[in-house]
Amino acid sequence: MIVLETQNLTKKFGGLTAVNAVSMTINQGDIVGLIGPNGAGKTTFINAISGLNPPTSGMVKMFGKETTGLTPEKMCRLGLSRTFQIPSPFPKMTAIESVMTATIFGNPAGKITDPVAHSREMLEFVEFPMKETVVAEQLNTVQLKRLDLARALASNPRLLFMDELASGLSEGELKDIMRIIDKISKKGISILMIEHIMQLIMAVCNRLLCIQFGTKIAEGPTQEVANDPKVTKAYLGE
Ligand SMILES: Nc1ncnc2c1ncn2[C@@H]1O[C@H](COP(=O)(O)OP(=O)(O)OP(=O)(O)O)[C@@H](O)[C@H]1O
Repeated sequence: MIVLETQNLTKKFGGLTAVNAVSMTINQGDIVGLIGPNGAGKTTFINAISGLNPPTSGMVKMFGKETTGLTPEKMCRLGLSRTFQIPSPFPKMTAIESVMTATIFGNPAGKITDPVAHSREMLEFVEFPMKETVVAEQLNTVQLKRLDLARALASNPRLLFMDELASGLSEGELKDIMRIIDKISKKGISILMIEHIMQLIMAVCNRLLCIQFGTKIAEGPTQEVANDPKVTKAYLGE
């Protein structure tokens, strides 16, 4: 089953075409790595899908329904969550309060009867390394990314975008993230992850999408895309 499809998705900032007619699909159960050199348009692409910065043209279809240009709130209610390259939680809120905002927002039908327990479960699921009462502004970047992930999962998404979740992690922390990504996938959540760390991409992704200068240059099984001379050239030059 196709969970997400873009057709000719384009985003322009004035004269700059940051994303240029990108068409792609994500199937149920996929862990797709979105790769490409710095400034290739990866974050702009997921912003255009998730509603943060709507596309200039093109089409987005999620779970079989056209969602082009819908706001992030609507996309969230339809089952899309995301994390951010630079997480920006409410600085004065505790970790559990922060996750509770997403638990409550993402479950409007009242299916979750105990938001505190659900939010605690999310923190445990992502192996949040601090007490739930820690205030967000006291967290370092790695801890903030874990909190951001718990927040993203709290609304029970069916599709998750992750933007450079692993940047700045040590070798041991990378192993932890691999395990957590595997757990997320086993929950039935399809994943699109922007990542630069090839070790992680090769270990967890079943498919890759590579963009350069806003344009798709490769899409397919991980090993095939990683071996594609166009992809190597985009990263390493001639
Ligand atoms: N809000 C904006 N206004 C103008 N230009 C922007 C805006 N956001 C991104 N850009 C430009 O669009 C291009 C793509 O940027 P984007 O952040 O999407 O790349 P990226 O592939 O995610 O890069 P990185 O791997 O370094 O995070 C860059 O040239 C960037 O300067």
